[in-house]
Amino acid sequence: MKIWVDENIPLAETLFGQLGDVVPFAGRTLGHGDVQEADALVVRSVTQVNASLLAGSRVKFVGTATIGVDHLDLPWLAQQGITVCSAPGSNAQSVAEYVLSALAALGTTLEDLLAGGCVGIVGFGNVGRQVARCLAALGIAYRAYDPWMPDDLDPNLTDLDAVTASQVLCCHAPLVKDGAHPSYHLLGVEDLTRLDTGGVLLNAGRGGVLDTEALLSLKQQRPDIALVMDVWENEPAIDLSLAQQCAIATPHIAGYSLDGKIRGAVMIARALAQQLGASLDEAVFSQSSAEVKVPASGEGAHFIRSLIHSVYDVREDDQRFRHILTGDVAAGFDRLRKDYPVRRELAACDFDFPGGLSEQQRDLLLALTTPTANL
Ligand SMILES: NC(=O)C1=CN([C@@H]2O[C@H](COP(=O)(O)OP(=O)(O)OC[C@H]3O[C@@H](n4cnc5c(N)ncnc54)[C@H](O)[C@@H]3O)[C@@H](O)[C@H]2O)C=CC1
Ligand SMILES: O=C(O)C(=O)[C@H](O)COP(=O)(O)O
Repeated sequence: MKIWVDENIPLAETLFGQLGDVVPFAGRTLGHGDVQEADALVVRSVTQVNASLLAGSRVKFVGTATIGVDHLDLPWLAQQGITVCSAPGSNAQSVAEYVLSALAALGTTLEDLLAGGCVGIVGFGNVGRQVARCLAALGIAYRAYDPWMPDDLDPNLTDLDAVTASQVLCCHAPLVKDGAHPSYHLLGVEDLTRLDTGGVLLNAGRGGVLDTEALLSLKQQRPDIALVMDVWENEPAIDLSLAQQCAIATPHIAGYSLDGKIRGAVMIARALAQQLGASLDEAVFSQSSAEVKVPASGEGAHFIRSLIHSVYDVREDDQRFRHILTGDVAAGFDRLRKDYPVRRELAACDFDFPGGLSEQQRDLLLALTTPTANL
């Protein structure tokens, strides 16, 4: 059994090595000729899996250790009888922590939200709902748009116009190009100018959900709006002028916590084991928790900011990203993703509060760290 596994998937040998011979590959450049010996293929979002890649091959299983599936030609794979599985929810908490980190990094955004501002969420799946849970834990209001979700799922579900008229707009929709509710270029300038004065537009879904030209026009018409972009059209050859106009710009790493990546890999290894009728030693992938010291910093927004940025500070990713904008951007984009530092999720941390914790701070910590994405 030969299992081709993207080189950016952690614990590949430990997990998939239990099921067969692991062959690592570079996801962006994998071609038809490379996979002829493969029985199973385990990819990330950078590999387009379709007839051009797999026609005539003996691959019978395709797993993507990601939430998004827009890089897979699902109808063609189904037609070929190839088993497909993905990793729903695996890195949703990581994306939610990216959102919190960005909101805490932008001027007085966090204070304004705590004082009664509202976050609009587009796409209310695992990520959108996890963002909402985190906001609710902080006492921040949200409203959400998702055309496929039943209205009675959450009283905060509403229409797109109401959601875009928020202080912060977070986009967590998948890239869908057909069907009743396509998301490609979903939000135009007219929608986005509904954002409150001094508002924030954050995209951590897929680049194609927002139109680059519309974003550039928006910045001309509404320079007060801060852009936070993790995903881009035409990755890794992204639009430089858009990147330069962002308050926070990152190379598609919102979901890159180690915990989220491992969860994704484990989900695929389990699915492959099931297909093969094999068993998987699950003891091998547990990670020890990270020690995190949180400097004493008062109540409310000060405490939240200090807590969140002690675990993950998105400004460090933004700084690294700025450095690659002056060189070969596409190569730099992928290099930053390949060499991404270890980042842990809140729930994977053992905290040390040298200044102690008030009851209110303890409750908040508990609400934010209660794990919701179980393996
Ligand atoms: N930046 C990053 O690192 C990451 C990005 N993602 C992206 O985020 C997307 C969402 O992730 P999950 O919430 O876990 O997926 P999910 O599949 O759980 O939920 C997606 C939700 O979007 C909704 N949706 C579909 N079409 C829509 C439209 N036209 N307008 C608004 N909502 C629409 C669906 O009904 C569904 O509820 C993924 O598909 C992926 O593209 C996911 C993980 C990491
Ligand atoms: O899970 C998803 O969906 C994502 O967007 C991934 O976190 C992105 O990572 P790569 O698959 O591109 O490494």
